[in-house]
Amino acid sequence: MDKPVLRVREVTKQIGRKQIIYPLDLTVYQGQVLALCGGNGAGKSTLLRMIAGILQPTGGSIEVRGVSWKHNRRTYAEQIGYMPDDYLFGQGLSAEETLAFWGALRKVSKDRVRETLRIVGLEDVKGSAVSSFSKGMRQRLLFAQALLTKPPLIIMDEPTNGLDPYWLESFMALVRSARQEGHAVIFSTHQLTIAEVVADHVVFMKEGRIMEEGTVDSFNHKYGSHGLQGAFQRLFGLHAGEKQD
Ligand SMILES: Nc1ncnc2c1ncn2[C@@H]1O[C@H](COP(=O)(O)OP(=O)(O)OP(=O)(O)O)[C@@H](O)[C@H]1O
Repeated sequence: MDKPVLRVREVTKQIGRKQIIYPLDLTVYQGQVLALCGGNGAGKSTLLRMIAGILQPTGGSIEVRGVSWKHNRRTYAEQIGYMPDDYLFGQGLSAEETLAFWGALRKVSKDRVRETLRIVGLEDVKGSAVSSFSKGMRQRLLFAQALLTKPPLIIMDEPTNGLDPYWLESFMALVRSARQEGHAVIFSTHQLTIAEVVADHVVFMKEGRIMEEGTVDSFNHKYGSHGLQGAFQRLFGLHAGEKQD
């Protein structure tokens, strides 16, 4: 696990007069799962959108497998799969049509489209209109979209929002198998228990800065058995065990 897939160096983001991200460094290695935690407005989505190439940093550099978006957008885009926190799906399209559309844009075979629908458990409803889907089903379709090309880097913004306990478990299993296959994964979450179970490295952000980071073990060592809760409590002033969002 020592080959860097994502390198973020001194990245900043300013929108208007507001500094949203202060100079920030981050590395995610092949086969590593990194969880971005923090309260509302910490800058997690902004950082993930910059890594996904949707927002441009004001300063600093972002490279995926040595390629920067600035210098080679197409190759950069081929290295990543991005699951946004929300998405307005085209009205009337079925799950399969939606995924096939994304697949066609990225030259993915129809077999892979079907395989991905199966992986995220939407095979039985592939002909149903996405507009009839629950939040959890839409999340799974967005997740499928991010997995389609088996990209080296998978970026997910709040991927577990709206998932029921069954799909939470499945999601964690999928992330573990992505890690085993050598993908690098970075995702944001408000659910510390998810980070605790699935992440190799946890980063806490607050007001556009990284406040603390390390392995779950290192947090447990520092804060006791509920390490991430303890860190959250110290950073955000909540009592351990309280709802974080
Ligand atoms: N386009 C924008 N214009 C002005 N401010 C913005 C813009 N986008 C984000 N912000 C501000 O940047 C800060 C970080 O927002 P961001 O959505 O990245 O946080 P977050 O950690 O993902 O929050 P949440 O957990 O609530 O999703 C917030 O204060 C937000 O209001």
